[in-house]
Parts: sequence; C-alpha cells; structure tokens
Amino acid sequence: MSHFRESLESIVVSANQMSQIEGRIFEAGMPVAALMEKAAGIVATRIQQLYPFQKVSIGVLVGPGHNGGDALVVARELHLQGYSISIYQPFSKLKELTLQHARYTNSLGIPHHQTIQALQECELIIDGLFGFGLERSLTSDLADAVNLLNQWQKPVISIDIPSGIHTDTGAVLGAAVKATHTLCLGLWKRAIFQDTALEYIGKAERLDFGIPHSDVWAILGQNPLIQQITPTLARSFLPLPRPLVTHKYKQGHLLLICGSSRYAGGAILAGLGARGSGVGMLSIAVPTSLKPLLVSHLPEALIIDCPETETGAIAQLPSLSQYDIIACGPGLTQDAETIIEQVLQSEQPLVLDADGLNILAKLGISKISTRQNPTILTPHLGEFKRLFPSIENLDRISAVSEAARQSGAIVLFKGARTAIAHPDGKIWLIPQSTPALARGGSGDILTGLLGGLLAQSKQPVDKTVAIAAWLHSQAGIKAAKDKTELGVDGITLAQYINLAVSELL
Ligand SMILES: NC(=O)C1=CN([C@@H]2O[C@H](COP(=O)(O)OP(=O)(O)OC[C@H]3O[C@@H](n4cnc5c(N)ncnc54)[C@H](O)[C@@H]3O)[C@@H](O)[C@H]2O)[C@H](O)CC1
Ligand SMILES: [K+]
Repeated sequence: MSHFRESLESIVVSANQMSQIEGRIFEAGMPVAALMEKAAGIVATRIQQLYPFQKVSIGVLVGPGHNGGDALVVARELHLQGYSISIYQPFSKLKELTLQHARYTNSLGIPHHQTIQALQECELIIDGLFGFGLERSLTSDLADAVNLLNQWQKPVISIDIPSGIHTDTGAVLGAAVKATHTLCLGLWKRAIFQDTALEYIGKAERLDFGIPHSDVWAILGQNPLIQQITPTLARSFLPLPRPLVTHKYKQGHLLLICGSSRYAGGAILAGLGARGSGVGMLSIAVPTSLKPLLVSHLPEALIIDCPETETGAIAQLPSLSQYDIIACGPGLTQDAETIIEQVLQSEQPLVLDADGLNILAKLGISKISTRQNPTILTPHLGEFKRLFPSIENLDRISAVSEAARQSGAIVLFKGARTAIAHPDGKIWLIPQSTPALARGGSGDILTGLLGGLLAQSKQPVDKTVAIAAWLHSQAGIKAAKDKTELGVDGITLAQYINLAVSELL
C-alpha cells in the first residue's frame, strides 16, 4: 500500500493525461458530482487546517468549469462551518454541475459578485477560476481582475493550479493568480515543475482523493515517462549500502579534467563536489602550474599535472583508459579544444559541463553521436541555447526532452527546477531548489558530485544523474536554512552534501 502511495507521489501528468484518467473513472460509473464532492471536500478540510479561525473572511473565485465547481463546494462547506464567504463569479455561463452548485450557494445566502473589488476586504482568497481545462488566454477584463487581486498581496490558495497558468507548459496565459499555496488535486501537474510558473505556485501540496492506481497505470503505463524525484526514490538510487568487503577501486575511480591558470577555483570546487560523493578514487587532471594548489585543497586526490598552453589551459591529457568515469569542463577555458576532442574519443561514460559544453557547441553536437557509452551534458540556460540553437519556444521540460532525443545524450538542464532527460523519453524532475544556488561555483560542485556518484553506481545512468541533481539541491536548501540564501558558497555547499545524504537514510 505504501509502495502505491509513493508511486503516485512521484507521478507527473499533463492536462490531457489527467483528463483521460478522470475519464476512465467516470466511465466506470463514478458520478462526476461525487468525485467533485470528494476532491473539493478534501480541499475544504485542508483549508480549515491551514486557516482554523472561523473569523477569517474568505473570498472565493469561481470560474465556468469544474475548477469553479470545486470552489463552490469549498465555499459551501466553509460557509456551513461558520466562515464568512464572498464569491466572485465573473462568468454567467457555467458548466451544468457548476451551475447547480452556484444555485445552491446562492440559496444559502452567500453573496455572489461580478467584480473583484467586492473581495477587497477578504483576508484569504480561494482561487477556482480555472484548473487543467484552461485552454486560451484570459480576456482582458479577467486579466485586469487577476492583476488587481495580485496587487492586494493577500494569502491565496489555488485549487489544482493557479488560474491563468497553463497546466503543461507553466506559461502565464495573459495573467495568472499569484498563489501562496497550490493544492494540486490527485496527481502532480507538469506546470508545478516549470520555472515560468514558480512565482505563481507558492507552496505546492498534492491532495490525494483516491484515484485508483489501475486507472493511472492504464493511461501512463507501468513505467511512466515523467517522474519527480521523491526521497524514497532518492534513497533507492544511492550507491548505499556499500558491500562489507570492498576496496577503493571497487568504489569507482573518477577522473576530473578541469581548471586553467585563469580559473583555478573551478577545479578545486569540482574536486570538493566529488569528495562529497564518497567516490573510492579521485584523480584530477589540471594544468601543471595548478598542481600544488590542488594538492593542498584535496589531499586525498591524485593530481595529474598536464602540459599547458601558453594561455594556461590544459594542452594534452594522459591516457584515459583506467578510469570508470570522466567528468570534464569546469574552468577549462575555450582554449582546451584539443582535449575535448580527445575526451570525446574515450570509452567511458562522460560528463561534460561548462567550457566542455561551450567547446562542444563550437565543434558541433553531432560529435557525440558516435560515442558508445553515455554522454551526460549539464547545461544551464545559456549553454543550452548554444548547444541546441534550433530548440526554441518550448517549455523547459519539452526542451530538455527534445535535446536528449536530438543529441542522444542524457541532458541535465539546470534551473530553478532542474530537469533531466534520457534519449528514450524518460524525464526526471527535481522538485525543490533554492535561489542560494544561483552563484558561481555551484555548478562545479554538481559536476564533481555527479561524476563521483556515477563512478560508484550500479544504477542506470539517468537515475544517478537525477539523484546527483536532487542531492545538490537538497544540500543547497539545507545550507541556506543554516546560513541564509547569501551564505551558500561552493565550499559550504560541498560540506552539506553529506548532510543531505545522512538525512535521507
Ligand atoms: N482531477 C480530477 O479528477 C478532478 C478534477 N476536478 C476539477 O476539475 C478541473 C477541471 O475542470 P474542467 O471543467 O475540465 O476545466 P476548468 O475548470 O479548468 O475550466 C474549463 C472551462 O473554462 C473554459 N475556458 C478555458 N479557458 C478559458 C479562458 N481563457 N477564458 C474563459 N473560459 C475559458 C472552458 O471552455 C471550460 O468551460 C480540475 O482542475 C479540478 O479542479 C473535479 O472537480 C474533481 C476531479
Ligand atoms: K485554480
């Protein structure tokens, strides 16, 4: 049972999939009104937990569809519990079930208003204008009302999704309600994981209202394409516990290729990220002049001094055959082109980041298509655009999926909500992060951490990439909690990786 509960928690659906799942439930005989009553009843209960004082006056926004119907059920229940309710209902044409609920809330004496101004004195707003049925931009009148509401800066609880946000792309269609809480019904929707929607969603919670698992699997298949990383999944993807009898080379040997005389710090930070992964053996190839610095920061690592160019970049690499994984890029500068050509020939799984990606963009992404082992690319938005200039006008989840399909690489697209795509279509989403990580050096930590986990892992590569991104975010969140959002420099972040692991176990 708990396995099932967990498995629904990781599921992320599109509007179309949600409506197909719902369609199966209705077809099997569940009355639409009964399902609405159930879902909205759970919303009403949750709102009472969040705002237990019946003195609160509540404004309820009611749209034309079943999201509006949910809102009316919530309005009715809270009214019956003694809360003071005012309804904003800008549409005169409502879906039949919603209309019936509106007739009843009217008969109870709850005021229904056609202007948002009537809700100005309310202390809490419940938003049921649109759910997953939003299909076009808000008309200008409604957009004006929503913008005015946002200016009031009141606490707002959105039912299912903030109205005005596209359920799949997370785009704002004209205007959108800025919620402090979003109570997502039944299954997580894609928009919850889209950067564009984040400032509208507030704190997101999923309310389970008893969707039969068989209906979910019938629509999504047993191995759903899009999943978020939950703590349970994270735990199962970690290279733990270690076997009782083992030795350092059995716990993976990572080669980091990084640094230049211009960017020495990138090599140190990538090394610290790898340290946080617990990798058995760490070798770091750097330009020869950097060796003493690296030895002093990372005494446990084997530092390989490479000949350097006149500009202080790595000019030539040693043989690559003895390593389990190669991670390459932080601090290289664009002068390290010849070594990127060389690592692309390597037989091992390869992580490319930072200047590794910029050089690959110059060489052409097709260079990786002949590689026999997985290539993992870890771009932020700027690097992504350079690597995949033809991918335009797509939301981030669709964009990363397309990038993986085009390139044949596993692509980790960094952002406020990092998304990881496998060329076979699988997508992993990282549900939380912190703006504290928007800081030079945090990407270098991720590269080292990722390389170190890959070197040890027996899991499929995409799962290890996902757990690395998840641990990186969690470490950032924990560090920011202790040190504030201004206190998460790379060295601090690396020290929190282990805390993120230990809290998981
Ligand atoms: N998930 C479930 O199993 C349940 C979901 N419930 C709730 O139902 C909504 C989805 O309801 P639906 O009626 O399909 O869609 P909406 O309420 O989002 O509204 C669609 C409605 O609005 C019209 N419309 C669309 N865009 C616009 C626009 N820009 N301007 C004006 N009108 C627009 C469209 O034509 C439709 O008439 C889901 O989110 C849940 O809240 C159930 O109550 C319980 C089970
Ligand atoms: K809504």
